[in-house]
Amino acid sequence: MLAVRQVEKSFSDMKVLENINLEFTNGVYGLLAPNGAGKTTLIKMLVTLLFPDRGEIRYKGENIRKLDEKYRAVLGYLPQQFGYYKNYTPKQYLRYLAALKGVEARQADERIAELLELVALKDVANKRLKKFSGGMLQRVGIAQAMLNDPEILILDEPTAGLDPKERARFRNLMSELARDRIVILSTHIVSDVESIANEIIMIKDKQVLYKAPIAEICHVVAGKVYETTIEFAQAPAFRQQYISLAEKQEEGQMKVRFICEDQPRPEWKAAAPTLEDVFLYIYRDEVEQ
Ligand SMILES: Nc1ncnc2c1ncn2[C@@H]1O[C@H](COP(=O)(O)OP(=O)(O)OP(=O)(O)O)[C@@H](O)[C@H]1O
Repeated sequence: MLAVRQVEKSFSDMKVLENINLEFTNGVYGLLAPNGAGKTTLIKMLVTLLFPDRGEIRYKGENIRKLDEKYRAVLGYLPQQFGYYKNYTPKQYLRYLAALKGVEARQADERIAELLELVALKDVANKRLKKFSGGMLQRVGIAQAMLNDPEILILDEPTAGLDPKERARFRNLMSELARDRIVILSTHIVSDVESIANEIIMIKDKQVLYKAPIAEICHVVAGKVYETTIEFAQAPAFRQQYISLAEKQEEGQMKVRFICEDQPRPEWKAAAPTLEDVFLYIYRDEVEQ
């Protein structure tokens, strides 16, 4: 188990995270919050690129700072931007990284073949990276994070720049990898984690607001989400009175999905809450900004 205990982190005088307590076992965890909420800071602490000012992070009961190399040996990390040489092929790039990690050449080649198969890049193993699409590069990034068959895989905003098909492929891959390891991925895109995360972690005002399965998080707005159709002219007043979640033009009128915290009108249709509804509700001030 990976455990974050009362962690606090500031940059100069600015506190970014405080009193963070989290526990991770095998499965996918979606770290979901708007930009600037502190996701990358938390991730950097989880991968020992930064250290908490207070509190500690423990893996199997030991402080990861003390475990040091032993911890990094079981860790796979894909940063927001990962460096690679454009003229390398995935095979050359992964061989190079394996050599840096001290993996013996023959053993490395076996592992690389396995990984290229896993991330569906076997057919382009000898093609130069400069010709790769965003989705293909990201799969190279996942392969490098998986080189040491990590017990903990951490990915920072891994779906940025991917098209819908690549996102779907990515989600399937994550579910597969999480069967026997901890997978933590940060994102501000709800749909990236909605279908695969066993638990969602939401950070707000420097603290963990929720860490729970999606169904549980959706309870936050249960019985408050409605849909109705209004005239365009009514929209400004409507937005003032209720929390608008989605608006769509339909046959000259406006279909709205919104949150009403007091008495609903009989003509409104109650809607089942989604994670996106909760996200928009929780971060409504930030999202508006
Ligand atoms: N090295 C640093 N020095 C000073 N301030 C920093 C540093 N790193 C992050 N911050 C600040 O800490 C806050 C949290 O940043 P962080 O990158 O962790 O957020 P995030 O949720 O990952 O957002 P993003 O997705 O935009 O990276 C921001 O206000 C950011 O400007």
